[in-house]
Amino acid sequence: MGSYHEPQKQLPTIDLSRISPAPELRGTEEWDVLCRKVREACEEYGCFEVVYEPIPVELRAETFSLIRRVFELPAETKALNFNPKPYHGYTGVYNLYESLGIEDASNCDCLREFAGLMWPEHNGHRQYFCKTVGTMMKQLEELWRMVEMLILDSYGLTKATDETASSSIMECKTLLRIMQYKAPPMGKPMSGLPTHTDKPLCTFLCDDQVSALQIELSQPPGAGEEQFISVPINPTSFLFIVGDPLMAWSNGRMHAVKHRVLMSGTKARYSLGAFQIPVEGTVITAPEELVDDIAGHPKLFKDFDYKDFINFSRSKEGTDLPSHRMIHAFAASADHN
Ligand SMILES: O=C(O)CCC(=O)C(=O)O
Ligand SMILES: [Fe+2]
Repeated sequence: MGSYHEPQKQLPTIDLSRISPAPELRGTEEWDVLCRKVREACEEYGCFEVVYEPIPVELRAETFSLIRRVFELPAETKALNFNPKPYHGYTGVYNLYESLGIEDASNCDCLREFAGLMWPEHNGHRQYFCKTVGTMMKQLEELWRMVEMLILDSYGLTKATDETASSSIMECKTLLRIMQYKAPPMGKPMSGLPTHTDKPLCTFLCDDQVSALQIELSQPPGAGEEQFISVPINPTSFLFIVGDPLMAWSNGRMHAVKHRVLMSGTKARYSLGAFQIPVEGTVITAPEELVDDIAGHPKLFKDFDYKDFINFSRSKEGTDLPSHRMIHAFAASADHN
């Protein structure tokens, strides 16, 4: 009491529970309000909390109990989750962090293959894993389609007559990553994941209620030290995060937010990320409607192949840079480097 605190800036929360499964709201005032909220959140914060009740808390709890079981397996078993694509397979243990990945995770065959490697002897576990995680992934893809449509409509990129709304920002597959962060020794705050911006198009994130995620609030240039805020994720919510390619697609309107995991306390943390990965051969290019030299929106990035960007982000030149600089070093237009 008696001391003044800056009011904590709150991340925007957007409830998308009502628009699932069919976007019958499209064209209504309510839809337009959601479009505006999503766009503002992506431009100002680079992320927002999505409330999404069609994924019940029970399904989330079951998914996290399965995730815990995966991490309890021996290291040799987890290492079978090999994928030559960057960020797609088992990472091993890095300090507090350990993670596994499942490519194309809404596809039952991919889930089955993963579960077969983890529990070759337990048909029951495998089936339960495919059913539970598969349901969650399908729902998250449904949610992504809604957010994608809201983004497209918010920039006026879909035609009012486009009843089927089949248009998309770009074709993607969902990469599921499951993550464990051990509690730090003596509970002293310690980095779980260093500050970065996401390299997938975008991410939906949730955790098992041990919160340790922090995001950087954007500040005007020259404002001094970066300021991070903690982001607890509610049990019926996901955090939507704009990645570097979505920022580039939007011609720099959206903000690829810097974030990190800072562990403290005595409990391990489990989190799950559903990352939208552009399919092989995708070239990231800003729609011409978002480029306008006269109105102050010159083209900020050259068109680039997503895979080349990922390879750059893993190269010596890329890894020598802070994560958020990589996309600028790789793809900035000559005038905007
Ligand atoms: O575990 C988390 O909460 C964050 C994970 C993350 O930022 C990432 O994998 O890109
Ligand atoms: Fe991230």
